[in-house]
Amino acid sequence: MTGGRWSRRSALGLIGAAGAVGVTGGFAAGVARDDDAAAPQESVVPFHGRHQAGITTRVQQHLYFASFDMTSTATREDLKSLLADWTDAAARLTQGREVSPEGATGGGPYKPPDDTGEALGLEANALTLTFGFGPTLFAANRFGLESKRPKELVDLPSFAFDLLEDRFSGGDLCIQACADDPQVAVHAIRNLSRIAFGRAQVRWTQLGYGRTSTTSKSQSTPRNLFGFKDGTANVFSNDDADLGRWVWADGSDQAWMNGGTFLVARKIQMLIESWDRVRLEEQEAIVGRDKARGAPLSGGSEFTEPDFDVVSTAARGPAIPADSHVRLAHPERNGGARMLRRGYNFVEGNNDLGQLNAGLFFLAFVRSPEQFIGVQRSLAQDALNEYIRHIGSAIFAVPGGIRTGESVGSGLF
Ligand SMILES: C=CC1=C(C)c2cc3[nH]c(cc4nc(cc5[nH]c(cc1n2)c(C)c5CCC(=O)O)C(CCC(=O)O)=C4C)c(C)c3C=C
Ligand SMILES: [Fe+2]
Repeated sequence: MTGGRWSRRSALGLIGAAGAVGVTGGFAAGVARDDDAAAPQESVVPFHGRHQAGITTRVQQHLYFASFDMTSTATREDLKSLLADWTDAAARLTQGREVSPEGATGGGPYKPPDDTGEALGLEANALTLTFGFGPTLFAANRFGLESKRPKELVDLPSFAFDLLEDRFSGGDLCIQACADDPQVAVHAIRNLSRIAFGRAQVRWTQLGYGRTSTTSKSQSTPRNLFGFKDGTANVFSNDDADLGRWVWADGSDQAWMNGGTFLVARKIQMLIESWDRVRLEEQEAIVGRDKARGAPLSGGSEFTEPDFDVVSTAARGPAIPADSHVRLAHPERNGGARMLRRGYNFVEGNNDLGQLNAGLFFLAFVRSPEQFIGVQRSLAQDALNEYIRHIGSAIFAVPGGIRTGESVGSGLF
């Protein structure tokens, strides 16, 4: 079952065959034969390559993000074997295959199945799995990786308005699963967590629906929960110069980071009910763009560069206010710094007052964490701060792409 054409869909056909060679009834019965030899494969994103998938990849609709800690008894060998096992599993899952050759139903009735089964019959749905390493993985007296820590991989500093909670922050390792079907992303993290059993455990997870960014102008710009187009001025996948300047590390600090990047994750609560009571004109002044088209308040259309010198007689000041989000986050204000944003909306029920627990799970890929730190410091003056709270924070070093036959992070050992 190692041939490239086997997928979860063709595995359903195999279940029927297994029944025919004497595997006992119940677990094989009633599953329709469904051969996917001719199924469209454009939903498969290659797992191997110069960079990890899930960064410049077209942004999928759903996210399941998991942060892990190594268990207190885990050894360097445990870490190495975990990364090797995760790599094998991820290479299969991203092709729409089950987590192992035996999968959900091929291992016989007398042991728990390798694969949890909830993605049987589903295509790959553009699943990408992106791995990262947190600062704590490189701490002294843990896995002998002190000398392998990228010097910029340290906890982010505190920022004005931070209300961070440990339960949404930090982690030794992370996996970002993105897919066009939430079940596929959840299945991947669930099965990778099972593989980690005894070596690493989940510290926190984040489910995200509805991308809030785009990595290509051929994708429409989505909207965040404040109703504004988000991701207009992103670093795009077709701009190699910008990617080289602002996203990809060159390995000059740590060779294993060549082709890698840093991932900043921030869980940002959005005070939806307060925002919804703000006049449209003021909402637009806070963001610095118009709500309908996403055009800068200085004029033009969505992709027109903002002109911060334009004066508005109605506003009796700059058309794009001094404390607007776009003005403060713009490269002009931040030594040219840019970042590849890849965040998702989240909604997690309501609090005791009936208000939405909702917000933006902000994800940015940067060549240097300083790019994020500089912009976030500028945002101390942001008018948006009245309506948002940063409640979670993490940073991870994302190694370069994985070559066939290698494991993620093999350069660490
Ligand atoms: C430190 C980085 C950033 C955080 C945190 C952040 C939070 C945040 N942003 C929005 C909504 C929008 N952001 C927009 C643009 C934008 N935001 C950042 C950075 C952070 N945002 C940058 C670098 C930019 C691009 C600036 C530019 O080059 O013009 C926009 C406008 C549309 C767009 O370009 O994407 C919106 C809308 C929210 C709601 C939020 C926290 C919840
Ligand atoms: Fe923003």
